[in-house]
Amino acid sequence: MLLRSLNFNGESASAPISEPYTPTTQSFSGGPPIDGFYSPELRGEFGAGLLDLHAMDDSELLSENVASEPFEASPFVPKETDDDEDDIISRSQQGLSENYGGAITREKESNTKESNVGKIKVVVRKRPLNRKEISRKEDDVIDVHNSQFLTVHEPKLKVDLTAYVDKHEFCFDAVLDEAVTNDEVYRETVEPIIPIIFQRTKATCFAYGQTGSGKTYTMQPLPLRAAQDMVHLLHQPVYLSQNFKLWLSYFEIYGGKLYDLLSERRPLCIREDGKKQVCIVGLQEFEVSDVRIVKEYIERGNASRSTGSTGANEESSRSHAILQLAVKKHIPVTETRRQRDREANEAKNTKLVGKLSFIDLAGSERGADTTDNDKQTR
Ligand SMILES: Nc1ncnc2c1ncn2[C@@H]1O[C@H](COP(=O)(O)OP(=O)(O)OP(=O)(O)O)[C@@H](O)[C@H]1O
Repeated sequence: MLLRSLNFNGESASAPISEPYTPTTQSFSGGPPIDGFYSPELRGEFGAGLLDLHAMDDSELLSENVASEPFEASPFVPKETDDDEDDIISRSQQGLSENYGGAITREKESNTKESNVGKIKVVVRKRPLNRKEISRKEDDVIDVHNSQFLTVHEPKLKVDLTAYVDKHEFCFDAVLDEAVTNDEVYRETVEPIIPIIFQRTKATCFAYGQTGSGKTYTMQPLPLRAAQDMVHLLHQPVYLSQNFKLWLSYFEIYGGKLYDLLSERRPLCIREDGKKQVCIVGLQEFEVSDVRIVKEYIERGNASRSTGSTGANEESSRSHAILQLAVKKHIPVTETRRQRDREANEAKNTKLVGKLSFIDLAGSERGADTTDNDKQTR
């Protein structure tokens, strides 16, 4: 899912994000042998902290049939005259509580991986003019027409220096105007996918936009709201009986390096395992059963983030921050087993069910916004 913000200068923040560099799977394909990664020594030290970032054995991307329930049909997809269509749309509008009910009774019956295609939902949020823009008497250049369409009015100059306005119409899965609250953003974007996380699925929510466009403002409240709903779901008998637990981790990618935001910015290593899955070695995960604890962890992680100052944002995120909420199934360990064995086997005794990742990308700025960047920011 992409939450994309526009600013009022008519820039759709489409400039490529140049920094920091994010390592790719390919970057490690020629890396060191993976066997040592699973050696007993390493498992002893890092066992509980091993986390695969992009893949997990028993989960899958939102498949078309699962995702079609919580999300309304995308305007980009040609409409099919399907008898069930009304039914699907009305079901999608019934809200979280019923989604939950459905999710519980409808434990993903299919192990079908037949449509293992990721479904993307693009949501645009318009932010209000900020104080600087108001004081400079800048125009509001975005018109939100309805919940899916907006127009950008781009001021331009002809070659003879006559001013004119170029209009660009855009259509998205959803458009939220400046009056919407963070809670409404949550309901439009993340809420519908919570039940699916409990059905062996992983999903990612990220914000994209230039510096100062409101990514952090939009992203920061989402994990806590999601954790609230996930904790609520964990208490449903069906998941209680299966010993499902919620785990949280939070790290950042800054200058091409990874740091654990919940472990005093301890540097982390990224590796690829024998199954070509990306793993983060040493990342601390914490089991969370209470929303207050989740809040504390998030606040602690936020305080450790790398920020700097740009022309468009005094407190600009300079890193990509990734907060993950993982649902795991715990398999009880027999009490007779020795403590040492128990610790070594901790990773084996939990099985990943699903994972929701929130990514707050570092801002990308126009040339004009880089002029008063401080040294750290650059
Ligand atoms: N929808 C909004 N309503 C009110 N204020 C907003 C909104 N969006 C952003 N802001 C304000 O605009 C400023 C910049 O927002 P924010 O830090 O979230 O931008 P950003 O895109 O994360 O920037 P960077 O990429 O530089 O980190 C903040 O002071 C924030 O409070």
